[in-house]
Amino acid sequence: MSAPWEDWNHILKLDPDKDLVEGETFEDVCATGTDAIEIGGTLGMTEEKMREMIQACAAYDIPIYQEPSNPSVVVESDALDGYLVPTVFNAGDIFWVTGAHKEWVRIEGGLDWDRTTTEAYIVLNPEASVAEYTEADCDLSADDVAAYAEVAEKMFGQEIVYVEYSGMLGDPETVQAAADALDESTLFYGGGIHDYESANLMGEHADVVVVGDLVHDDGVDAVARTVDGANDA
Ligand SMILES: CC(C)=CCC/C(C)=C/CC/C(C)=C/CC/C(C)=C/COP(=O)(O)OP(=O)(O)O
Ligand SMILES: O=P(O)(O)OC[C@@H](O)CO
Ligand SMILES: [Mg+2]
Repeated sequence: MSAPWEDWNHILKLDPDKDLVEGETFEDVCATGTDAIEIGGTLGMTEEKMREMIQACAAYDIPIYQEPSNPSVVVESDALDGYLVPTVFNAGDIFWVTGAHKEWVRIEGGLDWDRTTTEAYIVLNPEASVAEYTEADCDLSADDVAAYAEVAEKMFGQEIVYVEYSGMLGDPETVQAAADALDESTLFYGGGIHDYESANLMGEHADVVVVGDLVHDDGVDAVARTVDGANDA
């Protein structure tokens, strides 16, 4: 059976610490044409904010995944299709590679692995909160990124490799280098997608484009244009 993300072109990532544009609803957000909603962020996460946002999307017919940024914000909810849990391959602190996960397993003592898939992040914008938080080494060439992608797939069996430029539009050649390095894994790209063209460009290189801040800053019509761009790529 194939994994759902193998059929996706576009993910909308909602940040529980940010508001929607005035006048827009979660119903509007879920009707943008995106293939799935991912709920997560780096700063200001709490279990309560996570839970509220999951509940707000629960009524609509769209897959919802939680992307927890640490074990204490993981929400158990039937509204979720599953968990996409980051592991940051270029983190400066091993805690963000396996340490947080070890704590999660230790505390919970019996995770629902059938509902959990890890995302092998390669974090590339040094200005992003996620880069600061994980002390990521963002000074990487396209060859470095490709090599991390290959290690993620072949050595660690990661189903999802995530080239993360959160907050800025990345280098398409670097994204393509990651794509070329993968045989089976699904390549997610996220960062700075803001219109049809940027979504279409990154959709040419990655399997799935992830759109984040745009929904909170510009709203659902802008997101819908990125869905078109990703689907046309
Ligand atoms: C083991 C468990 C359950 C969790 C650990 C998961 C890990 C390793 C998290 C570290 C990386 C991280 C914080 C991922 C969160 C998702 C993400 C990259 C969100 C984007 O964040 P930014 O855009 O940088 O942050 P803000 O939008 O909050 O500024
Ligand atoms: O907010 P943006 O820049 O769209 O980034 C999306 C996503 O990759 C963040 O984790
Ligand atoms: Mg962000």
